Amino acid sequence: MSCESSICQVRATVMLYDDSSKRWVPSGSDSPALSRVHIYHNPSTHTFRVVGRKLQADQQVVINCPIIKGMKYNQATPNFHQWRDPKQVWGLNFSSKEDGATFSKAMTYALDAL
Ligand SMILES: CC(=O)N[C@@H](Cc1ccccc1Cl)C(=O)N1CCC[C@]12C=C[C@@H]1CC[C@@H](C(=O)N3CC[C@@H]4C=C[C@H]5[C@H](C)C[C@@H](C(=O)O)N5C(=O)[C@H]43)N1C2=O
Repeated sequence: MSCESSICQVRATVMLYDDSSKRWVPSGSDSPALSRVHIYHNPSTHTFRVVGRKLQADQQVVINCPIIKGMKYNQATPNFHQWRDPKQVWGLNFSSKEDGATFSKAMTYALDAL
């Protein structure tokens, strides 16, 4: 993580949409646990990515997703935002509406800066 800086950190359960079962499943090991989710900015490569780690002891990385120029960020509800990457659909179930607002402000900033 050379010279990357965090432009926001929120708490959310990171979800992935399972097309076959048509259900949202928590990313990482099965228990849908809260994670600390950051948006990191790398000024040298002028890139941004979403990185999330479980709050519990193992700090498992549950999302490490580049923010792609032109990506559509959908605020389905105040607490549940989502976006597509080439392979899958990510969903963040925020622990509060405020965290959702914080994250969407930083995501919008990143998308505007790309
Ligand atoms: C064109 C396009 O890609 N469109 C995407 C959305 C999008 C638009 C534009 C840019 C990018 C993206 Cl990604 C889309 O529509 N997609 C992406 C895959 C799934 C879905 C398709 C259909 C269903 C229908 C309903 C909704 C859904 O899933 N919603 C609604 C809120 C609600 C909130 C929380 C979660 C909760 C964690 C568990 C569960 C629960 O509440 O039990 N749940 C939900 O049910 C959650 N869908 C979708 O989001």
